[in-house]
Formats: sequence, structure tokens, C-alpha cells
Amino acid sequence: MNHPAFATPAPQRQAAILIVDDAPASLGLLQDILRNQGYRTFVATSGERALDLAQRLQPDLILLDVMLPGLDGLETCSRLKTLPRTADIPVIFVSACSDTDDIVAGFDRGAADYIAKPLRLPEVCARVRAQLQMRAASRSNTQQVERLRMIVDGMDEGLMLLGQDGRIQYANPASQRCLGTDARDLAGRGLAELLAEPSAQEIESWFDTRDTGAPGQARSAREVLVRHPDGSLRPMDLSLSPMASSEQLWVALLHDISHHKQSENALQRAALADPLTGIANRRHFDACLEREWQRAIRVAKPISLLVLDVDHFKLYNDLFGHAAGDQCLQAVASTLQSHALRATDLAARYGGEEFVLLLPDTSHGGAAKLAESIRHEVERLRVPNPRSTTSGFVTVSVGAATFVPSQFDDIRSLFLAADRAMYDAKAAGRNSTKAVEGGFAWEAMQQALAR
Ligand SMILES: Nc1nc2c(ncn2[C@@H]2O[C@H](COP(=O)(O)OP(=O)(O)OP(=O)(O)O)[C@@H](O)[C@H]2O)c(=O)[nH]1
Repeated sequence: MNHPAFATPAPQRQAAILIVDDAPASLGLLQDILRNQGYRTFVATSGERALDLAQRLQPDLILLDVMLPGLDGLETCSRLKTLPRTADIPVIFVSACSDTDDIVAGFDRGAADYIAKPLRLPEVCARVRAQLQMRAASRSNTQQVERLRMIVDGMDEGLMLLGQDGRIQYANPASQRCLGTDARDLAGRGLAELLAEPSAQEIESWFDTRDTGAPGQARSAREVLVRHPDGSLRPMDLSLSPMASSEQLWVALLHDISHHKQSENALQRAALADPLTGIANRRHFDACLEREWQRAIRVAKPISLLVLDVDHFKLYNDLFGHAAGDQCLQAVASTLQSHALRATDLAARYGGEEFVLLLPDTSHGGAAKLAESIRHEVERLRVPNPRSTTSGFVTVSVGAATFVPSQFDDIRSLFLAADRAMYDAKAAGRNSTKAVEGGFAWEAMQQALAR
């Protein structure tokens, strides 16, 4: 369907026409003809009056006699063409001077047409109609261009026109915002220059293959990283499609997806966090343990694991309720987290009231010290647990295991050793720690020492 904004202009029957002539006879004749055609007419008998009326009335067309007293028709036309409010109004000269030189002079002053006297009425009507249709068409084109500009300027998406070499020829305001650079600085720059690797290289090669005319997909859509002048890297969706025109141009659409990425990252983080305590969950811990275990094998370094369990927590829960129990677990978790000092250390809630602390590149002695420090810190929280037979406060038992793992060791053995150590600590009276060493290498060494 043809949208009204893009419809073909209809001829203007109600158009306003200013007739400028000092001879009453031809003025009257023209007025009669044009009124009969349904136009609105205004008259002026001098150039000065015509200038004044034209500015105030903004007619759609001016019929202008060449021979006028004072300011003649040619001069009047020149002035009309210099005034902003009248410059676009078409002027048709109406004159008895119909030599070629006169006609040429009229066009030189900016006239749209020239009608020679004596007037032939059907010709006058046809020429007036033609000028009005052209004016309506040109107005409609201007309106369409303005509407398109408004749409492009108001878009949230960045829109750019690129040459065949990938250089920017036009950038709308949204793309200037996306790229953090104004239109003047963008003009002529290669799109690839504004991107970080690997996107920059990909886009450059993409345009290189277009240049050589190599076959390939005409359209392209990808995620790129834009190098913003503030130093940040911003993820954006970039799509490139050819524009149907004789010179080959590409339309690039840029869509900032930083917000989506942030929420995606937040979701990913949430999927790895324990909702009650905010520290890592068991899934995150398992993935880290796998990675760090393999790394410890490669670099032949120790890896330690602490397993921590709250003592007599059932009694605490039964006395104070589940909500208070949750708060107690949060306090224990934050004490544990404060002992995850290195970037590679990971504190996690393993389940229920059991927690773990993974300590890559940490020796048996270091792990034992940390276990003791955590036990001590939890005791120092002095969270009352009146029914505890160990102490009047919430306490924890901590088991620590340290392996220098080899290919012969099973990854599960580290957790089992630390868990067993934690149960040994419980058995030893709770509110205590126990640290052990294990693994194939350690056992081999023990056996060698025993011989
Ligand atoms: N409030 C709360 N309680 C939990 C949560 N997860 C597990 N528990 C409770 O933790 C308690 C664990 O009790 P037990 O396994 O008997 O151990 P305990 O009472 O701590 O005794 P020992 O470990 O032998 O010192 C149970 O009462 C569980 O209901 C939780 O997310 N919130």
C-alpha cells in the first residue's frame, strides 16, 4: 500500500497565484482565466508591490510581466530569487517581448517559464498547470527527504553508509553515539579502525574480498567489539548489507548490546553463585576444582582443599529457627570468603551447612594455618548456640587435605581426604581442625621413608 507520506502529489486546484502586470486589460484577462480554473488569484501592479505581497502571501506561482514601471520584471524576479521566503516560488514571465534574447534573459534571472503575449489561453493554463505540478512534486520530494532524515536521525540503531573500501561516508547520530565520535571525525575513516581485534581483522578481510569481487555472502551479521574513545570495549551487533545503487555502497547497522551482555554476565554469575550466601555454589566449585587440579598436575605444585562443617547446627536451627540458621550460615560463609585471599582461591557452599575452600598452589602447612584461622574467626563471631555441647557459641570443624597430584591420582580423592579429615576433627571434639597430605606421590614418599 502506498503510504500517504510517499503518495504522488495531486495537482493543486486551490493553488494561489500572484499576477503582476501594470496593464489592467491583461491583468483582468489572466485573473479571469485562472479563477475559472479554480485557482486563487492575487494581483500587483508594480515590482515593489509584488515583492511585498509575495513575501507575505507565499503564493504557489507568480506570473510576472517584464515591462513594469519602476522595478522591472527582470529585476523583480532577481530579488524574489534572493529572498529566502520567495526563492523557491516558480516565476513565469508573461511578456510581449518574445525575442530569443528576452526569453534567455528571463531564464537567466531565475524564471521557470516564459509565455509570450498575445496570450493563448489554453497555453497559459497548460504552462501554469505544469509549473504547479512540478512544484507539488518537488515539495513532496523535499518532505520525503525530511521525513527520511527524521527517521534516520531518530533511530536508536546506528546507521552508516560505507564505500566499497569500508570507509564511512555517512553516520547517523546513533552511530556517532555508539562509536563515541562525531560525524566529522568519522567521515572517511575505515570501519575496521574503530573496532578491537578480532573484529577489526575480520571486517578488513570482509571488505578486501568485496573489493576483489570474490564471491561471498552479500549480507553479513556479526558481533563486534567497538573501541570507544573512553577506553572501554563495547559489544555491538553489526550487520552489513549492500545498497541498491550504481556506485557500490554498504549499509551498516550497529546495535549496542552492552546491556544484554551485562545481564547475560549477571545471569552467568547468578548461575554460579549460591543464592543464600552469595559465594560460589557447588557447580562453580566442581568446575574450578577440575581446572586447578589439571593445572597442579601440569606444574607439579600442591593443591589444598578445606572442608568446613558447622558444629551442632541442627541444635541451633531447632532452637532459633530456620531463618536464624540461614543468617548464621551467611556469617560463616563470609568468614570463609575472607580467607580466600588469592585470585585463584575459591570459597564455596558445598551443600547444607558444609563449605569448602579451594587453595591452588598452597602447601600443607599453609592450608593447616588457614583452617585454624577460619575456625578461630568463626568462634570469635560469638554467635550463641546455647545447646551446643562443644561451646556456648557457633563453632566449626575444618578438615584440610593437600595433594601434589599426578596422573595416577583420582580427582575425587582430594575431597574425600579433606572430608575425612573434617570428620576426624569432629570426632576429636569439634571446634577443631585436622590437616592431612595425600596422593600417589606423597604415599610413595612415605613408603620410601618407612623402608
Ligand atoms: N537454616 C538452614 N539450615 C540448614 C540448611 N541446610 C542444612 N541445614 C540444617 O543443618 C543441619 C545439619 O544437621 P546435622 O547434619 O545433623 O549436623 P549438625 O547438627 O551440624 O551436627 P554435627 O555436624 O555433627 O556437628 C540440619 O538441621 C539441616 O536442616 C540451610 O540452608 N539453612
